[in-house]
Amino acid sequence: MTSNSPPRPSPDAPFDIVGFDLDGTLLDTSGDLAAAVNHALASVGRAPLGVAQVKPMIGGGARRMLAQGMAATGGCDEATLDVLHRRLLDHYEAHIADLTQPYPGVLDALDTLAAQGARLAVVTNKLEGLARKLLGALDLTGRFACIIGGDTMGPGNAKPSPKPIYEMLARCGGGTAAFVGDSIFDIEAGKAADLPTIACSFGFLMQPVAELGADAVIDGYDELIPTLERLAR
Ligand SMILES: O=C(O)COP(=O)(O)O
Ligand SMILES: [Mg+2]
Repeated sequence: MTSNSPPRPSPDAPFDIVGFDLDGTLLDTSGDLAAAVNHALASVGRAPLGVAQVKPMIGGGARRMLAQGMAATGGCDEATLDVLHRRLLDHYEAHIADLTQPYPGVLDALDTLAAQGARLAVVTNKLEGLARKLLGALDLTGRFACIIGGDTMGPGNAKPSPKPIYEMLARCGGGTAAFVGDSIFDIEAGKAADLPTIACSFGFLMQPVAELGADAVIDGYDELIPTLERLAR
């Protein structure tokens, strides 16, 4: 091993690399994302959506979320969607961590995995710049060996493509890995990259968690490490 090789895990780490989705998995971003959707909707005279209505629209990027919000309130053409998407992103960037918090137990679980020697990564469908800004605002950036966004691998290469997952494995220096997420895109991307997958029942869930096809489901972060240990056996 050369002096600039990545740190090797201690024998305690269930996987060398643990990858996480961001929205609905590490962070409850639903309040700030719903506010950004509603800002865009209000600008064209649409009624606001409740946070519970917006949650299942999250996970495939902001444009898809907004398209669903517009569809739910009367429809939208592509040119209007382009304008409103920019408006949504500007509002979101200005209010990126007003309401957003890590889910209970996230920090303890990340601390434990890091102390065991695992390398931690974020693979989100958020634009990479916004993911970095949000993680920075919450003082979480330093916990992750890499942060990969929906635009990092270029157009058409966001989750459910396995490409951002392969990129995570490469940037983390390779090794055994598992992926944790809350949407079908996370589970499909993880499976396509041949990783064990864990679904978060507390996430934004586009469909019932049991239908995601994950290898395991956690109901809270106290279950993460025992679940990783079970999957690693
Ligand atoms: O849809 C988004 O903008 C991001 O969602 P993700 O972090 O759950 O991939
Ligand atoms: Mg998500």
